[in-house]
Amino acid sequence: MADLVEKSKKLSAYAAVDDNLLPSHRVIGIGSGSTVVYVAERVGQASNKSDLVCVPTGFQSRQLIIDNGLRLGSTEEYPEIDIAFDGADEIDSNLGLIKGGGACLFQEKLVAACSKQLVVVADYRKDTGVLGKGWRKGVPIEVVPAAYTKVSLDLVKLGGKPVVRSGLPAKAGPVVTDNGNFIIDCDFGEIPPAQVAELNAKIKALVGVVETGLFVGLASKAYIGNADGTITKKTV
Ligand SMILES: O=C[C@H](O)[C@H](O)[C@H](O)COP(=O)(O)O
Repeated sequence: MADLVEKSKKLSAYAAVDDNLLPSHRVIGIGSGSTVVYVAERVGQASNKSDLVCVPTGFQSRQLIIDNGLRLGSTEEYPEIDIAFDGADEIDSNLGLIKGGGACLFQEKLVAACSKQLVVVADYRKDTGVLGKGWRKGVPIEVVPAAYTKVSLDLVKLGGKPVVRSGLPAKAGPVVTDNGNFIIDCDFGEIPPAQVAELNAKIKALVGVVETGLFVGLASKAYIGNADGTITKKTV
């Protein structure tokens, strides 16, 4: 099972890069997580890799870019990115996403918003069609530390069940993001695809919320690696 999942991740990542990285592309967004490891590997094999600048979505992603001999850039230098590749915790039928299982959602959304297109890479477990169906840990929400109790109360009023993400066993106390903030995981049950944008807007409007792990209207394609070695390609 673990081997099948790993193979599916690599399959989706390699196919996504092979199909979508064009010779004209110069600035590439490289996302976070275990699937994107294979994206960075494949981009690092490109014959024109010295012409590329890669913009990371966090500390892990930055290391992947360096480890694969690619040139690092930033959103400050490159606010217009040709294409970004990133993983997802869950994918719905509109290519709405839950992201942030690895606490990287803010910089991921920033890179996605800077990119002309976002291509999602994922194994077959993520493609459930409805957010909250397979990913039962809740929607990750990045909050300013001083606001976490206030935002938690607000999220209950929105119908959610918020839990501040713990750093245990590696760290006593909450997880601290690459931006120095906390993550609240908020369970809203299953979120119908047509209601994702509205829920995202309501959470985003709360004072203290930096960004949400609901990605709506950002992904243009998804490459799902299947257990049988095939790939499902989805577009909106
Ligand atoms: O914060 C983490 C990111 O949103 C990841 O892209 C997401 O958790 C998917 O990661 P993986 O490819 O390891 O399942």
